[in-house]
Amino acid sequence: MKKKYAQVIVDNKATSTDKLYTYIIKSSMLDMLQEGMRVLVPFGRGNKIVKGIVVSIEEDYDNKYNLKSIIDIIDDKPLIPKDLIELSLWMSKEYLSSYLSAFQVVLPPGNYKEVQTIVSIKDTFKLKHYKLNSLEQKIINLLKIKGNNLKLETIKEYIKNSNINSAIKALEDKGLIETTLEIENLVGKKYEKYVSLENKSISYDDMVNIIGTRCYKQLEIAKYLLSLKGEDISLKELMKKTNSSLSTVKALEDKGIINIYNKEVYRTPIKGNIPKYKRQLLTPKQKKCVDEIMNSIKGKKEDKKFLIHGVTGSGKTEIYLHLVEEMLKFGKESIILVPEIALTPQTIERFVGRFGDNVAVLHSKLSNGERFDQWRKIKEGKVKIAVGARSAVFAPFNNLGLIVIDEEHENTYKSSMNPKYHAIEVAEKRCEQTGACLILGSATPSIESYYKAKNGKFKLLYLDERINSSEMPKVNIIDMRDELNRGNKSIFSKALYKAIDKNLRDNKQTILFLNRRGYSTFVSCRQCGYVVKCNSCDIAMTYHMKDNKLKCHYCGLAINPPNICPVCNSKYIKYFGIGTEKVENYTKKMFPNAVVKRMDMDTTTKKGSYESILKDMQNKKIDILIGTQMVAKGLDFENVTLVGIIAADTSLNLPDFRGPERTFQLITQVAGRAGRGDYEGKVIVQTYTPEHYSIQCAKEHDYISFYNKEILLREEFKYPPFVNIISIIIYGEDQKLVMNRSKEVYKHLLNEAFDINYKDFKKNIIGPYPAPLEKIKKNYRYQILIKCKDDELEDLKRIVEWVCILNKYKLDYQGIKFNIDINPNSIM
Ligand SMILES: Nc1ncnc2c1ncn2[C@@H]1O[C@H](COP(=O)(O)OP(=O)(O)OP(=O)(O)O)[C@@H](O)[C@H]1O
Ligand SMILES: [Zn+2]
Ligand SMILES: [Zn+2]
Repeated sequence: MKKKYAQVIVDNKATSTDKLYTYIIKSSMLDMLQEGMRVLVPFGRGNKIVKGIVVSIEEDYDNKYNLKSIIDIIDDKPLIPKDLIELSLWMSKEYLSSYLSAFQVVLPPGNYKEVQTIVSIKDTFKLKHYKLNSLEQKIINLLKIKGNNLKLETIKEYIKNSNINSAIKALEDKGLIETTLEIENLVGKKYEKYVSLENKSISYDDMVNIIGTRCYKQLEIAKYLLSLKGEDISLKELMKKTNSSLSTVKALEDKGIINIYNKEVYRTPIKGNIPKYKRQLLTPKQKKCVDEIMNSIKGKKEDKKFLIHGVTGSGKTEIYLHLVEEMLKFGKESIILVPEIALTPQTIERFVGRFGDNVAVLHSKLSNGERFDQWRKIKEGKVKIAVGARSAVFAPFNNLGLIVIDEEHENTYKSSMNPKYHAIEVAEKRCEQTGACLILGSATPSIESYYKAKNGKFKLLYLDERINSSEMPKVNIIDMRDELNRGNKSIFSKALYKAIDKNLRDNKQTILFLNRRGYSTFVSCRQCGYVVKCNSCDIAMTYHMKDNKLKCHYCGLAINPPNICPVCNSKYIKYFGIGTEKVENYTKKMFPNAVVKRMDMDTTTKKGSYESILKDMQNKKIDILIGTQMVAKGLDFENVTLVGIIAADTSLNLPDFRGPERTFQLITQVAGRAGRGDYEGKVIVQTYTPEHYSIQCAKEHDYISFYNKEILLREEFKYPPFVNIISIIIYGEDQKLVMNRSKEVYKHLLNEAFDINYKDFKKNIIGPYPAPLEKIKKNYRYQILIKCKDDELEDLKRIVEWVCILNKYKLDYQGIKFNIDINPNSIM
């Protein structure tokens, strides 16, 4: 037989070994081995046996000299489908990450090295009627003797035969056994006793013959089981439903009518009962949107990428739900991405409330056991819908039809860990590979996505009205400088105070938004100007009143607030700036009869606390809800008629080119929480820069004008989408070393860029300079930014890889590290 070769990623962390290794596939393995399976291979000089993943199988290989062979195949089925293998290979190139970290995100959660295939007998009845060959019979016997649910590894230990894998596959194809995945060391699977009919096609008369006419109770149970039409039922439920005792059920087992077995129950991250979410009849505008998308899907057109720009409350979620339903009709699977599960419980509830058991939920707060179970449900085809945060884009479906990215403008879609991927880009790639349809949705699309839509890369669909044509809320801008001049130094402008007061009297709910948690945002000496900063981060520390501590929001360090200035010994220590905690205290003081609750990272650390606040909000037990971004997203409460934005400028003043965009998005999104029901909504925005276009456009709910202004500035100052940015942060504990190495890196980048004739390289390779966040967690940070056009990006990435990662110039990188990000969220 012809020889074949496998490219393998071996499990070895050293960066010097981060490449694909080629192994010979022995002829006995040729039939079995597939891409995505794990194998055992000899590695290194000592031929240590290590695990690896096969990423491709080649007919031929140029350099056959000295190749080693694969020792054994671990899995009976691929751990990941082929398109995900390709996707990881693409990611490692696209985002300059190692193979290992690129694969980490597509492999099963937890430690993929410990994934085990578990083999169990599926159908004892059928088994009696099959002629098995001797190897198959041996396996079945072993399962019977050693107990069901055996590790494939264990079977291989007992029965030494190189054809085990194919025998297992043959038994599975016949429907006699079943294999599932499990992670060793993880809290074990949960089992429950289940009951099935021995012979699923048995008739009632046959049953009576076996059971005997006088065993009424047993007959009743038998009848009930027949009514389930072949479906199994948990023992507990059966006893409850038929009001019978364990001994009666056991009697049926003894007579060979039923089979009592252990069934795995999946750990579920969805707590409590989620109410059914009723299917809505689409409005004409929603229907037009769904039709257009479905037509293009059926038409097998190339352009299956859409951007739905729909104002807040226009019913985008219902459109997603209908599209998922259409997919189910075709037997296709859907992935729904949401910014952060914990922040968008209403969206999850709607999907689970509509599709129930057909939904897997994936997010970062799951326990390892829960996460693995959700992953396995997807992998084993038990569900057709996955809802989750960023990483759910890698859900291992085999027949993907749709990826939806809700609130596509959110920055949580970009990973800050390796591989530093953007979920939109990955989703685009995955849709191209699988032919699935991509839907992005937002009331405030990111400038990049809207630009792509305008240039025909996405098809733009527009929903300009709220459901039931309820009005967009009226937005009032309050100039806080005027308030100061009039002698009002408090947190609330006069207008906001009055509006809250009126809203309380009208029995309506209010949301107050401020994008900063804590009490005071910095603490300073009035005598000498000293500001208390974190020792490790060189960033002003925030005062938290509840535990009377100064905290660093970057590294979490907490210290006692000083009584006297450590520099000049003066006693005049003053607390400046406002955070949500202060707003809460102040609001309680001003409106002592109102029920005031705060929702931010500090009040929602306990499990379930977030949900309980939302529930109280839903049940109108809260009058005023104060919060950070957490109150800005996706919340849909009909009784909220007033939204107050305490300080709209906080995001505007950041040294980052996305400042105006973030400001516009935040105001529009928070404002969108008001007046979603039958009552008119009102929004009050407090600001020191009322004339700024991002605030003015948000006031008019005018995304288009905002986009038109912003896109001109992006072009003028060379920012995305007109250029790509490669950010290189060089960091380490020794400031001087970091500075010097940065200069060397910069010099080599320049030389390389010159060699490839990169235009304007001196102007477009910027730095090195201290990063805007100069010191974080004891590390000094220097930054180099590279700006380049789309068609230059590949070349420049290779240069960066050459100089920084592969270190082809053999610079001394001891004591420094790199953080390389292609098109980062922010350049701080
Ligand atoms: N066709 C429909 N008929 C009746 N009610 C609907 C319909 N579609 C949506 N709704 C309701 O309208 C409200 C707003 O819809 P939804 O929350 O989906 O809007 P959205 O566009 O996702 O808003 P946002 O961008 O602010 O999150 C919800 O309460 C939803 O149940
Ligand atoms: Zn001082
Ligand atoms: Zn710190």
